[in-house]
Parts: sequence; C-alpha cells; structure tokens
Amino acid sequence: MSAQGSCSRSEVAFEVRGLSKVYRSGAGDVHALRSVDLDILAGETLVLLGPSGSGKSTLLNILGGLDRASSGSARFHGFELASASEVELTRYRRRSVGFIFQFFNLVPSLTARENVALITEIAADPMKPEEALARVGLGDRMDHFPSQLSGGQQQRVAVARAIAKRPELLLCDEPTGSLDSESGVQVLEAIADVTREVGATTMIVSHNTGIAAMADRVIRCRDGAIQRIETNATRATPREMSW
Ligand SMILES: Nc1ncnc2c1ncn2[C@@H]1O[C@H](COP(=O)(O)OP(=O)(O)OP(=O)(O)O)[C@@H](O)[C@H]1O
Repeated sequence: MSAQGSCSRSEVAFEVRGLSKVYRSGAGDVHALRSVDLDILAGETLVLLGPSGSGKSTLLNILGGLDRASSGSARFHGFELASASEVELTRYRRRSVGFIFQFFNLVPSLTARENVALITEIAADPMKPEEALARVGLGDRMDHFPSQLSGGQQQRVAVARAIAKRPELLLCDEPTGSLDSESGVQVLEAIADVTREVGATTMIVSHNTGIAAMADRVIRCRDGAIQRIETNATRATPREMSW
C-alpha cells in the first residue's frame, strides 16, 4: 500500500510504516494486516470502519502494545513498538494508553470507584477516581457495583478508568457495540468530552458508520489494508449523529 495516510501538518503522534501481521495456523496463514502506512496526528480522533475481519482490531491491538506486528514499524512519538522489550511495552501501555473494549471488562466485586482506582494506583500522574467518574457523569454512582449499573453506566466507568491516567492515546474497540443507542450516545459524549480535556489521540473502531461523523478522519479498512481515508470538514457531536 502507498503512504496514502501520510501527513505533514501538525505533530505526528504515530508513524506507522509497512505494518503487517500474519497469524500462522495449521489451516493456513491469515494476513490480518498488509503493509499499512499511516500517520496519526497528536490529538486527533480517528474512526476505523470496515467489514468484519478487515484488521481493525489487529491494528488497534498492535498500536496499543497488546500484540506485535510480524513486520514493519510503528513509532509513537519516536518510541518504536516493533523492537521494544516486553518491559518497555508494559510501561508504554501503563503510562500512555487507555483502552475501552466492547464488554466493559470491569471487576464485578469492586465498586465503580475501586475499578478506576485499580488503574490510578499504577499510573504516573492520574486523576483521582472521583474526578474521572464525575467527568463521565457518574459522580452519584461511585460506590455502586457493576451489577447495580446499566450497560451504558458500566461502559462510562470503563471510560473513566481509561482516561483517569490522562493517556496520550485512547483506543476504543467497539465501545458502543453492546449498548442501546441512547446509552451509546452518552458513552461517545463521555469519550469526546474527556479526550478533548486530556488532549488524547483517539482511535475508535466501529461497525456503526454513523459514528464516522464525530471523527477528524475516517479510516476505511478492507482485507488488512487501508482502502480510503476521509477528512471531515466539521465534526458532529455524538448527539447530532444518526445511527
Ligand atoms: N489470534 C488470532 N489468530 C488467528 N487469526 C486471527 C487472530 N486474531 C485475528 N485473526 C484474524 O485476523 C483477521 C483480522 O481480524 P480483526 O479482528 O483484526 O478484524 P476486525 O476488522 O477487527 O473484525 P471485527 O470487526 O469482526 O472485530 C481476521 O481474519 C481474523 O480471523
């Protein structure tokens, strides 16, 4: 693929070059990513769309240091993930990356406050759990357990947990995938508000094409490659989007 994702304006947070991922199995090789080139600007919001199996989650996981590429380069502010040791990758995930997944991944036996504290206790310069929860509109639910919260509220706890460490990079894999549309809007509003406040570079993977309207740029993936990148002249708020 050509460097169609290359950018020269603003500061580049992530420089991705020739990134490939092959999963090898007895049934044959799966080329999940095929030589992806992409520049991601500091503070921008990207939405990644594409059919199932097009490589969106694989790209997110590699950029988040959860998985390793088979070849190619991914540099985050000069830090090369491809050659990093396990210790360096762990430090990178801890310090720089917030993750939000489809199924919340909260610890059921801990309250909202305690779930957020799990992360703030190991972060370098975190917000207080109470502040993070207030920012996502859960100031009155801090001592509730996940089972006492709706799906949308649980996902907002997950957003609070992800942003409490003031991450430079926020990675969201289908954050509204298991929510009704009103809860989904609330979760996206929380993501948009807090990423603006902490200035995080944000990547959102979704099957929901309506979400594209909240992005600075929309990345269309297909067969492990970037098929197209579109720039939005203006960004919609989550409440303005139809989906
Ligand atoms: N651990 C793995 N082992 C083998 N193959 C894998 C593994 N993880 C992903 N794949 C394959 O890599 C390809 C890309 O998967 P990926 O999950 O990145 O796609 P996706 O676009 O995120 O899909 P979805 O929208 O369904 O989540 C798929 O063919 C998938 O089956």
